[in-house]
Amino acid sequence: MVDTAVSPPSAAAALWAQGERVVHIDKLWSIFGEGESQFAVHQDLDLDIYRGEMLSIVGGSGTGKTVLLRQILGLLQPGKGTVEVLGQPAAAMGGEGAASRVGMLFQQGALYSAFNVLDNVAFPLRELGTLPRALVDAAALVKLQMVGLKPEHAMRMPADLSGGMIKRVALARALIMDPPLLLLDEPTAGLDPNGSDDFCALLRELHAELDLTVVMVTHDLDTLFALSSRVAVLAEKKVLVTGTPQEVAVFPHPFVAQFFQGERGRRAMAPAPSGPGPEGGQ
Ligand SMILES: Nc1ncnc2c1ncn2[C@@H]1O[C@H](COP(=O)(O)OP(=O)(O)OP(=O)(O)O)[C@@H](O)[C@H]1O
Repeated sequence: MVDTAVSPPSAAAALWAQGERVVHIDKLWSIFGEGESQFAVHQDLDLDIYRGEMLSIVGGSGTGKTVLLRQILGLLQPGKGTVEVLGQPAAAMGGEGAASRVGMLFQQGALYSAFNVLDNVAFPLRELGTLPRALVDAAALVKLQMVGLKPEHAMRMPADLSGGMIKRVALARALIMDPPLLLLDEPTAGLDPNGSDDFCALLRELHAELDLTVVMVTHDLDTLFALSSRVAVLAEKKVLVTGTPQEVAVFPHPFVAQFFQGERGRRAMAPAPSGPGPEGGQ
């Protein structure tokens, strides 16, 4: 059974709920505009995220998925309600040290084009101004290795990187201060199927190795099924339903039907082919 405002929590949600709560969103309103033109993107939105989850946020265009990530990152102030990260209001995390609590991978990577790879990765740590340069550089090299890049990539400029490498550099930067929470906005957008599979494998590895809690926005069903332990559907200005991908996929709602039950959805949900061996029916 899925977790909605009117039904009891699903088995998956109940299991996660036994763990530490990393994000607590209570009756959130996200409001833009002034006076007559004021509008709410979220209204009384509730969502709890637990340690170790890989939670995907899905929803139609303009339903406020990126706004929700920005609320968790503390870049926006709730109009009403609260957003707490690790027990503190998200908006109070701003400035120095924020990157030690939440890492963010932006959709296009958002690298500084005038900095080389090493300086892009090192940037948040260097900004703190508390560590000697050699130590910061060493930390950045460790993170580059962690995301599958080589020391010789460190001096390259962003313009000389492939799309997959840009994502990896941006991921290394998001992880430079070892945050327990990682936010990903469309992590596999713009990658070809092989690049997308490789990046999902890397995210799965890092999630396990670094004991990360991961929250991602994705439109890509393959990525969603490859990574998510739980899915939250945004619709009607709130979280309409949460549950495992399989639970949410059968929830009766037009967006869910269109998203999960179209041709791509059926393909992503189909069991992996199990042939007799390498020759068997791929
Ligand atoms: N800074 C802002 N000022 C005014 N309106 C904003 C601002 N940021 C977001 N919005 C509005 O909030 C709504 C939700 O935007 P958001 O980018 O979160 O949608 P989304 O669900 O991520 O959409 P998509 O899937 O198309 O990327 C949109 O109507 C957008 O125009």
